[in-house]
Amino acid sequence: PKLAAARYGKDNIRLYKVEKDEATKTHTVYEMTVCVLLEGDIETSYTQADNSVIVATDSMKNTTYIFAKQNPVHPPEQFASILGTHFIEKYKHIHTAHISVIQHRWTRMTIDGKPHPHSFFRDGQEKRVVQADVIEGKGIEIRSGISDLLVLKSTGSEFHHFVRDEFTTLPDVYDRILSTSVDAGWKWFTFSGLDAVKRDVALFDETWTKAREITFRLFALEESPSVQNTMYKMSEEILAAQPRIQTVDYSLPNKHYFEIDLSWHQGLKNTGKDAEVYAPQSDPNGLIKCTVTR
Ligand SMILES: O=c1[nH]c(=O)c2nn[nH]c2[nH]1
Repeated sequence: PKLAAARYGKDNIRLYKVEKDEATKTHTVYEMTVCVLLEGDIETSYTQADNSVIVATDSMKNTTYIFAKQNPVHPPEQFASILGTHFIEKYKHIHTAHISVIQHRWTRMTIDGKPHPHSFFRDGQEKRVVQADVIEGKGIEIRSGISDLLVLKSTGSEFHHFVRDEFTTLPDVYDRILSTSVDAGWKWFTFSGLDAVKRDVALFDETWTKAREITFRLFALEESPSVQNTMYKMSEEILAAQPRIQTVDYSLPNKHYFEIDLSWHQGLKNTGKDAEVYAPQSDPNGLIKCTVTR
C-alpha cells in the first residue's frame, strides 16, 4: 500500500479580536473559527513514524493566535492568505497550506438612534466563509462565500410543468412559499501571492457586499419559476459584478412548507388560495446545486 494523499492540522481554532480606535473610543470586534491543514513532504510521519517532519497542530494553533495579534484579521481573505503564506515560507518541507476562516456575525447595536461604541448582537447564524489554498510555486486560490443565510418568501415562487409520470404526485403550483438556507461562493482568479492579495484587499468586502445584495434582491424580486433558475440568475449577476471572479456556486436546500387541509373541521378552507396555516418540514428537503463560470 502507499499514501495517496495526506494533510493534517488544527480545526475549530476559535478566535476573537477587538480593534480599539483610541480617538473615537469605538471598538470593532471579529469572531471566527479557523482551520489550518498543511500538505508537503510529510509522508514519513505516516509511513515511518517519523515525527521530525511534523509541525505540531498545537504549534499551528499558537501560530494562528500570534498572527491574529500581529496582523489584521479582516477581511478574512487577507488573514487566511497571510497565515497560509507563513506556513509554506517558514517550513521548507510544507508546500501547501489550506486555511479556512468562518466569520461569525457581531452586529453593532444602535442605542437611542446611535451606533453603540462597544455593544454588539448576533443577528443570525449567517456566516462569511473563506477557503484560501496557498500553493508553493503557484499562488493563492481563494473561495469567498456566505453560508447559513436563512431566507423565506411567502409568495413569488412557482413550480410547474416538470416531469409528470407514474412516480409523480406533486401538483403544479403557481403560488408557493420558498425558503432556503443560502450557501453561496465565488472563486477568485488565482492570486500570484500575498502581495497581490494585499493589493486587492478592498475587493473582498466590496464583493461580499454585492454578492449578498444580489442574493437578497433576486430572491425577493424574481417571480421564481424554480430554485434552479433563480440561483443561476444570481450567479450571472455576481459574475457580472466582479471580473476577478472565475466561478460562482450555490447550494440551496428547498425547505418545504406543506399546506394543511382543515376541511374535515366544519369545512374550514386552508388549501390553495385559502392556505394560511402551513406545516414547516425539517426533512426531507430539496437540494439544488450549481456552479456557473465565464
Ligand atoms: O424549485 C424546485 N425545483 C425542483 O427541482 C423541485 N422538485 N420538487 N420541488 C421543486 N422545486
